[in-house]
Amino acid sequence: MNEYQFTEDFRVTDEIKRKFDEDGYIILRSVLSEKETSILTSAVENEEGVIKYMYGHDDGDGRKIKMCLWNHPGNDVSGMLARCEKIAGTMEQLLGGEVYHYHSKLIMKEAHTGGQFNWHQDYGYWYKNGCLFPDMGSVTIAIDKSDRENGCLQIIPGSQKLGRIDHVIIGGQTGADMERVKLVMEALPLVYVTLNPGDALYFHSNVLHRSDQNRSGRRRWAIICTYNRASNNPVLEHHHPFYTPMTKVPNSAIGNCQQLLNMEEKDFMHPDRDKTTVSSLLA
Ligand SMILES: O=C(O)CCC(=O)C(=O)O
Ligand SMILES: [Fe+2]
Repeated sequence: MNEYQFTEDFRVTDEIKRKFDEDGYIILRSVLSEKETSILTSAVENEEGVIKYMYGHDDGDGRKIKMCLWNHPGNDVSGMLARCEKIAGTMEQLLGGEVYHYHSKLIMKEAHTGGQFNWHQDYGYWYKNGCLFPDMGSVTIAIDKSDRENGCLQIIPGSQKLGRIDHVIIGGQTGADMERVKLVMEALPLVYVTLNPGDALYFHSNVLHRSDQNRSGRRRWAIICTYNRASNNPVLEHHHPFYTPMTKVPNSAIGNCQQLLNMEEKDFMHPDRDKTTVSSLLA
């Protein structure tokens, strides 16, 4: 299993790095304490916070994908989360060098109505953004319990080794070429990533993943913090940042942060204003 219990002296050992390189992911249980999870939850639920910038679209199958996305971490609680050692520093060790914040988002899969994500690799999109190398990765931090009933993430361990698969438009979303994915699924296993609030999944940008609609009565919200290696500065201008040095903060900064919310520095995505296609905004 690629699962570890977070403790304050956690570090990425050679064995953990080997697991990440082999399978493309690790899970860190309770990376946030109960107190940190509850501060973060009140920050993202606050009506003056990130949800002011929520946008959504149909998932191609009758339900809605809702999210908010911001390019810069900022100095409030969600900024401390994205810049702290246990999230950003751990990703740095897993990716093997300095990283910067590429964006963060809140995925809001509401009870009964939350939409599905088709099979994709995040690098399927980021390639088109001018990131030449797939030296990129994301950390999904569960706000709510996430399981098969409420549409948890599904991943194909080891699929990062396939390289980038062709991505095509399927039902309004850009997704991986399903003929290829079907062949991949005959060869590789499928893992349902079940998370409790405060658990985190660290995954490589070429790991194939998807998630089902939320047919349950329980909401499934999660924050996804995404990083790019400093050495992989995009060669095209697009809707996410070029290399921007990121000041990391100690883990205690989440609990000690004096600003629950500060939306000034985050640079939110506005699909109407930005005129980028919705499918490219998914990542
Ligand atoms: O959290 C999910 O269900 C999937 C989100 C995702 O893969 C993405 O936003 O790229
Ligand atoms: Fe994704």
